Amino acid sequence: MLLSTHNLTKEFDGITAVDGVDFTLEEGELCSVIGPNGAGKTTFFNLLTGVLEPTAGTIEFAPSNRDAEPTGGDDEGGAVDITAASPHETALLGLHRSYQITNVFPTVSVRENVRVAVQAHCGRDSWQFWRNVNAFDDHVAAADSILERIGLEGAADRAAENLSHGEKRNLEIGIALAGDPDVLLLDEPTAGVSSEDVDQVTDIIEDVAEDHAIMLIEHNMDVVMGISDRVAVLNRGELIAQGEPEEVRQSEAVQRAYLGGYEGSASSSDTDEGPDRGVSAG
Ligand SMILES: Nc1ncnc2c1ncn2[C@@H]1O[C@H](COP(=O)(O)OP(=O)(O)OP(=O)(O)O)[C@@H](O)[C@H]1O
Repeated sequence: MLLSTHNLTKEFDGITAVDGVDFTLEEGELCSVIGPNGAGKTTFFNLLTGVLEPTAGTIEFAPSNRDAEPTGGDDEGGAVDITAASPHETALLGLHRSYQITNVFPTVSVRENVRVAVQAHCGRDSWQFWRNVNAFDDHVAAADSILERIGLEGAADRAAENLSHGEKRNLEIGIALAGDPDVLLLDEPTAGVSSEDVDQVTDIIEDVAEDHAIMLIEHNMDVVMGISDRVAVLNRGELIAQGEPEEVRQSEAVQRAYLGGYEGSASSSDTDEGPDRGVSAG
């Protein structure tokens, strides 16, 4: 177990946005969270990353990076209770969320955007970077290797505002990678991206998924069905089903609540691999 929630619940003035969710993310897993508008997906991410505090329930995380002070007790498996952790604390522990565009400095170069994120992650040693030329060079080298990974090495010196939508989404993923996360939470990474750039964004997500666990909120069902190991379905705050993409697609409860007539494109119909988890009621 890398990340898990027990009875996670968030109420806003009479609305239960997240309702008693028991969820577990395993190491190396790419899990998409889908559901109709208002199902509670963003609220779920906000709870996991400490942006919101739950009304009830708990969240545990078993990070590999233990620099940060845990906010709750360690259990025997090395998991930390992050139920009341702030976004800063969850990020330090290794739970990173890519925010649409808000993390990008538009007039600053692509390389500098990533370098600043690398430097910020280096935390305690950043105060001495004015004196330490090597640290600066290390941060530039780390930024360049991230840019290569997200396919933006050729755009390193361009101002971020001059990137295409798809490239900006990739830069956001790069900035999140600079924090050396164990879990990356991506909120609609293909939103606003042209259809020809969607493949490029999904290729990068799949590459990053090789050595990170990923949680993905995504409305593009071809993307969801094509790249997810597992799909979790929220409806009115409840986790109504989870399983491999094909199983979720065929779930009657999911069809009723959400997918409607989705039958998939030719490219996303034969991608199911991995252990049989089955579709289970949440
Ligand atoms: N800060 C808030 N105050 C009051 N109600 C809220 C707040 N945030 C979310 N909600 C409500 O909680 C419910 C879940 O919203 P949420 O944004 O999590 O859904 P979502 O699945 O992300 O939707 P979408 O796909 O449209 O982004 C909705 O009814 C929403 O109106």
